[in-house]
Amino acid sequence: MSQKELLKVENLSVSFTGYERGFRQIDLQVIENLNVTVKKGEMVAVVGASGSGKSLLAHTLLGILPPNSTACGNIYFEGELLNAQKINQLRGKEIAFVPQSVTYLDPLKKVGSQVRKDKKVIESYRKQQELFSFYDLPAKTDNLYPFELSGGMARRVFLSAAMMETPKLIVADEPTPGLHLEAAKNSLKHFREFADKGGGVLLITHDIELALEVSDRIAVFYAGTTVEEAFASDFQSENLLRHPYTKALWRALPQNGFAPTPGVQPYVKDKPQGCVYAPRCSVYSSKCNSKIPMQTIRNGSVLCACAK
Ligand SMILES: Nc1ncnc2c1ncn2[C@@H]1O[C@H](COP(=O)(O)OP(=O)(O)OP(=O)(O)O)[C@@H](O)[C@H]1O
Ligand code: NI
Repeated sequence: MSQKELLKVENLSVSFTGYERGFRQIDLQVIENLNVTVKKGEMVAVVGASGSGKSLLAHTLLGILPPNSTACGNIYFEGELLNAQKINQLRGKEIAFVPQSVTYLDPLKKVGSQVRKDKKVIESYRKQQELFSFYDLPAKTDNLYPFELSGGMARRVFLSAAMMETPKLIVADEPTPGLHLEAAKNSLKHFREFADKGGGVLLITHDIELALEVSDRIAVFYAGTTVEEAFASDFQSENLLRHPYTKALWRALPQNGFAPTPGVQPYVKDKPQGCVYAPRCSVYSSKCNSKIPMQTIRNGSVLCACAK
């Protein structure tokens, strides 16, 4: 592992135990062979369809997966292989989380004390006030309950909470919905500045256009796996991209014609044997039916037997 790698997720799999027709126990493998790396000073955006495993990756990194789930694979942080205990130590300190849902706040506790994590020392009050003013949150926000926050305020409260300690990595799950464009750009700018100072950011987002403006690299998820890790600059031209799904995302961007791709991502139980994208792929061939190895092309990685 290179010295500069802050986070390396290697062959992550996550499965859930459920019950079919109420009594037969089944294991649903929702994430399989997922890989992503964030270097120091880098902002990596994770994009992909709804249900492709983006939030589960974040929850694995924070050690907050539900009890009926099992995660396998290797997660390295600053070169050290993490276990559950180490993840718990890092959470909220060296690894900060900006969650997707406002329900992460305790509805019965005032916002200020949640951001301060109940610390009653002057230093915590001072830092919290500084952060609230930095994120343009009115001073009274301190005394509000979560239900009194607008969607945009809640996101900025999450950002403040993430910055209370001095994290090395920020994992942000959809930090921009509910913000108007300017505020969304501003919060991404804060992440960019954090990365420029040597931190790492893993930004989960549906907004590829915004992600391209601020990120260094883009990890593309599909049906629970990483199909491509590309440079943001590769999105300047379809030919620089490696995977047919990434190319389809590129064609769906407004500046490239908004072209829709027919078909839908397969449900966990209906995933095909070989390439997960095969049923929708325009360059499908028989070699896509066997196991596909990850390849490196033009310094990016791709999970496609036909990629050039
Ligand atoms: N508690 C659970 N039990 C069973 N399956 C789950 C559970 N949580 C998530 N999943 C499944 O895992 C898959 C990935 O979910 P995840 O929330 O990571 O998607 P996502 O990429 O974050 O989607 P979105 O863009 O909508 O937030 C989905 O197919 C989902 O149905
Ligand atoms: Ni999600």
